[in-house]
Amino acid sequence: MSQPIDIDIDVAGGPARPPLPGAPRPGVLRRLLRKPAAAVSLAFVAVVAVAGALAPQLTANSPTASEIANALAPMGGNHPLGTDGVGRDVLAQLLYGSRTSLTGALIVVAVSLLIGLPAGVLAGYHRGWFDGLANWLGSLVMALPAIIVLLVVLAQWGRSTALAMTVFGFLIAPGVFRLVRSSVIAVREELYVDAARVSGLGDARIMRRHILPVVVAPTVIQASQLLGIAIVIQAGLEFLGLGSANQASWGGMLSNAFQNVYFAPRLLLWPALAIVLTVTAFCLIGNALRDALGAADAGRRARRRTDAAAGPVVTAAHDAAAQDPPADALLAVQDLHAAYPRPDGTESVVVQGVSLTVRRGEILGLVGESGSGKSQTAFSVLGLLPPQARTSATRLLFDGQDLRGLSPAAMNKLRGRRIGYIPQEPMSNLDPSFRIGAQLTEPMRHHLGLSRAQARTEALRLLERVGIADPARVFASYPHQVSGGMAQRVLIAGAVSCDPDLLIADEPTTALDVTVQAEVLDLLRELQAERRMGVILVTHDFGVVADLCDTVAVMQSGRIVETAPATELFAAPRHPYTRMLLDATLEDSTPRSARAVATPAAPSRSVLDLGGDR
Ligand SMILES: Nc1ncnc2c1ncn2[C@@H]1O[C@H](COP(=O)(O)OP(=O)(O)OP(=O)(O)O)[C@@H](O)[C@H]1O
Repeated sequence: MSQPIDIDIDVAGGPARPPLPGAPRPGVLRRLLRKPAAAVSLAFVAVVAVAGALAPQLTANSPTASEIANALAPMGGNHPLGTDGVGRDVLAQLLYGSRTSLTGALIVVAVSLLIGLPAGVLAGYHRGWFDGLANWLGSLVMALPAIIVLLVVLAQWGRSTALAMTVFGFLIAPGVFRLVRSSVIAVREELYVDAARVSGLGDARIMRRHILPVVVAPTVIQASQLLGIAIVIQAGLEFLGLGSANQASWGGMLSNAFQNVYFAPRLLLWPALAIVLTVTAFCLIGNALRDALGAADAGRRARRRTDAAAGPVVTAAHDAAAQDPPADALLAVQDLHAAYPRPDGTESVVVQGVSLTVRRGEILGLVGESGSGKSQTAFSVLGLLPPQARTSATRLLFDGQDLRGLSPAAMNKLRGRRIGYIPQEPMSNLDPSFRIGAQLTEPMRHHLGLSRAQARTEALRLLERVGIADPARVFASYPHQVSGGMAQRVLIAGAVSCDPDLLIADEPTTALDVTVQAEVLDLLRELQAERRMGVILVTHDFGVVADLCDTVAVMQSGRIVETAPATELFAAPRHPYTRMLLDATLEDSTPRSARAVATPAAPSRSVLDLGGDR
């Protein structure tokens, strides 16, 4: 067994660690306030909002009452900023106008978010017909001439700032929709979202926990910029006389000022200043938010690139056959096919007639060159191929249950609970926005119905079991605060947390350095023996196969070319391509012929006849 190892924790935030991406946390506001431009802008907007809210207390004058006899009065006395062309108090109009402007801007943002946010999340996450329809409707709305629509609506239902802003919010919603949709599409491709699906979490929970937090940042940034745009549009409408007649507004003040521009040009100053400063403040806040939240995202992308660079090596390859599943099979797959449609109408077949069997307590190694279809086979069993994939099988039985006709909800119940999955890239499969403890306990609470406290106790026990020396500390850490080997241990703990019968491990050690690889393989072997799980171990590494597997299936170009007990395959590989693979990759690896685990009856071997020499 591997020794407990030290944790690579950098709680204080070491130099190499990127900041956390995702939703704004308390730190974001603090980071925002550290930027002078953002701090001043926030303060200015706060002053405008307070001035609008306290307008009745700040001035005794009415913004709409006109004293014709006192028109264009200079600044001073009862009218600190003077009066306009019809004798209305300028200060009162400015104060009450800020109410109108801010309320109108909030209406625009609220309406556009109410429509664009849920539609973008659903379309980006589910794609399919809803995505097509929502995109089509969005394009249609964007093609409408906004000013004509506004004129028609206001002509029909009367002049109203609130109505105009509601309609404008609707017209601008496709912009929000597109932003949210593209953010969701980007994040749904993240491996940690696949990992959440694999652990059996439902769509609603995945959206709430993993998708929405990532969408919040760009949406908040866009909302702050929309506030500025809405103030300009609203002022424009008021200027044209399309706002409410008996309501003070900055646009209305501008309109009156233009009519008297030769007699009292100073009247232009106040509404122009109010509009320009407020819009600038919202823009600066938006920019500062982008910097505060966007830097984190860049950090995550950099990490993903680093992880991707640690991909598998390509080896040699080959061909062969299937066999009827035995009666005691835990998993029986027969004649599995998977294909993707190409734009020219043809299909790219990635899995071709794969048949394999895994018994309880057996480790099946699925080996082959990169791109040979190992992961696609594993994902077919997990029911996690992308929606456009076309799959078929004459048999897909898990513990006697036919997986082929299972609903997504029924498959969700199996995944994570009875079928565990260990992914290839540990860091990418943990959501950087959540602490490790939360990610470990969630599937246990969901599948096993454990309380928060029970799940925590169990998670700590599991972390200890997978060789983590300080479980409490790792439990409270974010993924970026632990090393790759530690993250892989966490994922292994998560995969076995609900005591699955079948474990699918997709290149579980590829992204790790050699010493950590050995420890993780030891751990996998121990856990498999303890729990008598059936395991499919996807790997390109015959050394790993020799170390762990009872049976080996060699894949090439989507087909299994040879299946045999590991000892036999290493002693006498029959397929020429298997021999080539072994020659190319095996160096002094000894099959674990004397494994402590009770090995089930060895399967008969099969070789796909490609006419190669035997
Ligand atoms: N969404 C997809 N659309 C079309 N082809 C795909 C898609 N996903 C995977 N493929 C193709 O399926 C083939 C098999 O891929 P798969 O990931 O199963 O290979 P693999 O043997 O697991 O390789 P690796 O060891 O590199 O992970 C590859 O040629 C790949 O390009």
